[in-house]
Amino acid sequence: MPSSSLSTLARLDPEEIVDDPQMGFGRSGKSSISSVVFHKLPPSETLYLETTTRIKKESMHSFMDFQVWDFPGHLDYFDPAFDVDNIFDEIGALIWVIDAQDEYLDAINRLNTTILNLQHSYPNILVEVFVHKVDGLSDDYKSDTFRDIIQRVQDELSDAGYENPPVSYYQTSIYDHSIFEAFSKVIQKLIPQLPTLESLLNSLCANCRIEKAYVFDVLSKIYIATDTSPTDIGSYEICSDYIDVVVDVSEIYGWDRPSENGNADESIEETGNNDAESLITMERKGNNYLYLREINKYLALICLMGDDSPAEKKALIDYNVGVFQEALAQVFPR
Ligand SMILES: Nc1nc2c(ncn2[C@@H]2O[C@H](COP(=O)(O)OP(=O)(O)OP(=O)(O)O)[C@@H](O)[C@H]2O)c(=O)[nH]1
Repeated sequence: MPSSSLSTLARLDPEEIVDDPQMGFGRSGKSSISSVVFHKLPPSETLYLETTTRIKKESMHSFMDFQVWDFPGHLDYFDPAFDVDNIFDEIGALIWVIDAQDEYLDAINRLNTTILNLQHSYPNILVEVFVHKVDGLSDDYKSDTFRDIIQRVQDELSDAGYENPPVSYYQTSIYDHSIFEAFSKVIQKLIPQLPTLESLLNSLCANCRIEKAYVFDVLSKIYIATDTSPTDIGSYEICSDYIDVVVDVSEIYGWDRPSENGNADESIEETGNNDAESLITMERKGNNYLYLREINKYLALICLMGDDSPAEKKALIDYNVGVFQEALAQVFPR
C-alpha cells in the first residue's frame, strides 16, 4: 500500500507514496478486499466483482499517500518478459491472499517461489500472508488450516536457508472486522513514525487512565497506531463501529474529506466548522466510556475507558488530548 521502499519511507516525507501490491491466485478475494476496505463496498456485493485482467493501481490520499496494486491472479510476474524492477523497486509490503476455503497447495508453492525470489533481489519487502475467507470454516478447521499454511511456508524457506524471513500471517474475512485489523497491522509496519505515535499514546493512556487508545484513519477505518497494551479485536470493533456514526454526522457538519477515490475538491477548502470537535463521551456496554476526537480531516483518536474513568475527568482528558493533537501535528505535518 503506501508506495515506496521502506528505506524511502524513512525520509518521513508525507508526500511519499508507498505501494502495497496484493497477490494471490484467481478468485482468492484480492479485489474484494480492496473494494471493501477502501471503497466501503458491502461484502455481499463482492459476489458481482469481475475477474481482474490487468494490474489495477489505486491511489489513496490520507494522512500519507499510498497505493494499492491489485494483481490479476493468473499473472506470471517473474516471467523474464515482465519488468519486475518496475513493480518491486518501490514496494513496501506485498500482501499475498490465499483462499482458505479452496485447495491451497498450489497457492503455497507459488507463494514460496515468490518469497524466495524476493529474498534474493528485494529482501526488504515485507511479505504479509492473508489466509482469507476464514468465515466459512469451523474454529478447529480454521486453526488447523492456518497452522498448516504457516508450517508449509516455513519448512520450505528454512530448507532454502532462510530462518527468519520477513513473513507474517493473518486470518481474514471481508465479512467481519478481521480484514480491517490485518490491513491496519500491515500499514503500521510501513509508517516510520510508529514508535513515536505509540509512545505518545502510551503516555496519554497513563495520564488519563485510558484502557485502550487508537488513532484511526477515518475514511478507511484502518488504525494507524494504538498504545502498546495488548490489543483485542473486541475493542477495535467497538471503536470502528463508532467511527461510522461520527463519519455520518461529520459529513453534515465537519471536515470536507476527500471522496473515496481520494479526490478532494481542491476549490473548496474546509466546509462546516473547522474547529468543530466531534467530541463525545458516552456509556457503553459494561460501563465502558468511549471518547472520540477528530484530530484533523484524516485522523481521529478514540479511547476506551473503564468505569473508573467517569465523565468528571473529561476536562483533564480534553487537555491531554489537546497536547497529543499538537504532538501529532508535528509527527504528521500534512
Ligand atoms: N466467504 C468469503 N468469500 C469471499 C471473501 N472475500 C472474497 N470472497 C468472494 O470470493 C470471490 C472472488 O473474489 P475476487 O475479489 O474477485 O477475487 P480476486 O482474487 O480479485 O480474483 P481475480 O480477479 O481473478 O484475481 C467473490 O465471489 C467474493 O465474494 C471472504 O472473506 N469470504
